[in-house]
Amino acid sequence: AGSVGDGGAHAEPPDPDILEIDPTSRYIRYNEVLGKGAFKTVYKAFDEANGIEVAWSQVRIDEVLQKPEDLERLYSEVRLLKSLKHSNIVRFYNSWIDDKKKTVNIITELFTSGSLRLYRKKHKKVDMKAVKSWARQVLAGLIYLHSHEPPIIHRDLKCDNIFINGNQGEVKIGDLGLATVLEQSNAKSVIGTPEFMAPELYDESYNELVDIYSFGMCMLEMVTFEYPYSECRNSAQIYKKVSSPAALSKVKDQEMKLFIEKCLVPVPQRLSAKELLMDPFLQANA
Ligand SMILES: COc1ccc(OC)c2[nH]c(=O)c(CCNC(=O)c3ccccc3I)cc12
Repeated sequence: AGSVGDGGAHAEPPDPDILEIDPTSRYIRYNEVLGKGAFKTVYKAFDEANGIEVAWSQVRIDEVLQKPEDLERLYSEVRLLKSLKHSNIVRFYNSWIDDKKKTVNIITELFTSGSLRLYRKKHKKVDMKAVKSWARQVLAGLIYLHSHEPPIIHRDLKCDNIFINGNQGEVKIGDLGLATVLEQSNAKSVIGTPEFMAPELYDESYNELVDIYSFGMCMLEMVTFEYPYSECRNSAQIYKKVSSPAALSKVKDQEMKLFIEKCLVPVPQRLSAKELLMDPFLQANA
């Protein structure tokens, strides 16, 4: 390192087109583990080029990506993720494969308050006003992803990978592309988390509306504090009950319950992120 940055007053994010030659010399990873996900360990790190603190996620890839086209697909995925810029999408700065440790390293925007699930556990009581604000922000992020050509489908939206900036209350969708990265490296693993997965994801013919179903399950968890389908023990039981989780009966606010149900209906009736954002339930502030 030792190189003096551009000295500009603002921290300009790195040029998305330059695939870093050796990104490791640019980022300094601290040993402090911020948190762990199913396949990832997240550390705090420092980007010497921009002088900003970032999140460094290490994702284990069981087998090295076999075929060169897997690698090519991964790099084109990284280029796409780097180009995503929206206030409700976690910024993706850089990513590279560490062949020795068989890990994919991902540098992204840092959230020290962690995921919405952690935050919700910490702040048990919030007004419906706050929950509505979170819902509006997640939908804004989904509108941005789904309005790409072709639509960018998250496929694994859940409260673990929605992040919140505690002091501003900004909510952003994270873990983007992780599903694709994992799909490439652990070909056998079916994408997604059963408790949040839309039924049509199982039969492979699906569209971006799978994210709306998952969004509904996220809202359900936000208001009931229950991990969805907690009454089930395996994904087969979940699949049988999908679209009518027991927790729905625990939603006290009838308007919220109706709103959530709009997200869980079969695809032909399911609303888009844009239509949901215009729903009177979210237009009203109270
Ligand atoms: C389990 O994950 C955590 C636990 C605790 C955290 O902070 C206390 C985290 N903070 C973060 O900024 C992050 C963000 C990590 N970045 C991502 O998830 C991400 C975003 C976009 C694209 C790809 C990814 I791997 C995670 C985190």
